Amino acid sequence: MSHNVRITLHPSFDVLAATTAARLITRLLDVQSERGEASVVLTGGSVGIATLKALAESPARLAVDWAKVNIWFGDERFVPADSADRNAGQAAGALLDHIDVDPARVHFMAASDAVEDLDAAVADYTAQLAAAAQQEWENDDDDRSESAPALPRFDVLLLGLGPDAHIASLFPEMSGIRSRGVPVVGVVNSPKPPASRVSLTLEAINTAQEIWIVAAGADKAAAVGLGLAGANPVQVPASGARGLNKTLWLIDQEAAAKVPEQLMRRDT
Ligand SMILES: O=C1O[C@H](COP(=O)(O)O)[C@@H](O)[C@H](O)[C@H]1O
Repeated sequence: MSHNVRITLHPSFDVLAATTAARLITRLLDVQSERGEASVVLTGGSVGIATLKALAESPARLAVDWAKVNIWFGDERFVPADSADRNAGQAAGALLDHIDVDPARVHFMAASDAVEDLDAAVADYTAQLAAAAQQEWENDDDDRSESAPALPRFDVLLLGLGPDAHIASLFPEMSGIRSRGVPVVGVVNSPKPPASRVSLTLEAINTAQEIWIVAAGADKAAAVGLGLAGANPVQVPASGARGLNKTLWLIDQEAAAKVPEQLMRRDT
């Protein structure tokens, strides 16, 4: 296991969600004190949305200047805007509707009734990312590179984990996990419904400063074990997630059941 990969064990789903929320508040505060603004990439899924709910319920949330937090999504289900399946709607209900975000800094992936087709949703998010990257590059006096990167800075990128080890909407053996040279892909025939989705690619995910993989429950144990053991990312997408500075696996006891003993290290 690489030196910047850490596993942190939690006794239960609820404790995992609460401590991940607290950890996120602290990280956003630290980044804001260094740079003025911070950015986070949200995930859907069970722990991801429970974490946002815990964050909304924490009094400490008020310490963050939410108007200066850039919010992105790692993936989205390509369904109508009012569908309960949308990660965006779930994130709004859990957190975004309860904090003072700047709407211009909240970057949703397009709903299926807002664009012509899946390709248009991919193009739209690619353009949103590029525009933010261009803006950051223009504002950064230290960056002397000749052209802006395709992606803005991601300070923390949250990833849920499927029982099949999928992250975002990158599923084992499908074209999305093999994509190279693009930041966003469309997914059709997703093995987990809904079938059509939009996702950041592994290359885009791995530009994040810190990646936090959150997983709870016995049904995630095999995926966690294989992901940490360094399996091929095409078969085990979670295995390929690596933050530039840090990769945290934030898991509960049940999800940790198949992690080899020598990889465990409690550092909460
Ligand atoms: O469909 C998705 O699933 C994963 C994991 O969800 P979980 O409910 O099994 O925790 C999630 O990370 C992803 O964002 C979502 O679109």
